[in-house]
Amino acid sequence: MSSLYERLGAADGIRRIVDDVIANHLLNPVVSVRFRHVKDLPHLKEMAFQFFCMGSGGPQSYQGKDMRSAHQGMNISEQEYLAVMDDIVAALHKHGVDDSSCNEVVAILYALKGEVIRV
Ligand code: HEM
Repeated sequence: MSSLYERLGAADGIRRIVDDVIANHLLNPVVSVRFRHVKDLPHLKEMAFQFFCMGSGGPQSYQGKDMRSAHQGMNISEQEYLAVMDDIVAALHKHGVDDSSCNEVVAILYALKGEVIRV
C-alpha cells in the first residue's frame, strides 16, 4: 500500500488541501475570527503544509513550533477543535481522498488534541 503522503496527493495534493483547509476556516463561524487575525497567513499555510507532509510520511521537514507552543495561551475550546477537524475532513473529501486515508488523518490529529485545547 502506498504511504499516506502519496494517497493525499504528495506535495501538490497537500498544498491544495491546505489552501482549502484555511479557506474553510475563514468561512467557518466557529473559528473564522481566529484566522482573520493571523498576521502572516502565507507563513501559516507553509507551516501547515510542512506539518501535513511530515506527519503523513513525506520527505519534508517541519520547521514550525511544536503544537503546544503554537497554541499556547489561545484558550482553544473543544468546539473549536472539532470545527477545525470538520474543515480538514471537508477539504480531504473535496480532493477525493478515500475514507480510510481520511480516517488516518483524523486519528493523527486526534492524538494531538491534548496539545491544542486550552494549553
Ligand atoms: C490537531 C489540530 C491542529 C493542528 C495539527 C494545528 C497545526 C498548526 C500549525 C502547524 C501551526 C503553525 C505553527 C507555527 O507557526 O510555527 C498552527 C498555528 C495556528 N493554529 Fe493550529 N493546529 C491545530 C488546531 C488548531 C485549532 C483548533 C485552532 C483554533 C481554532 C488553531 C488555531 C491556530 C492559529 C490561529 C494559528 C496561527 C498562530 C499565529 O501565527 O498567529 N489550531 N497550527
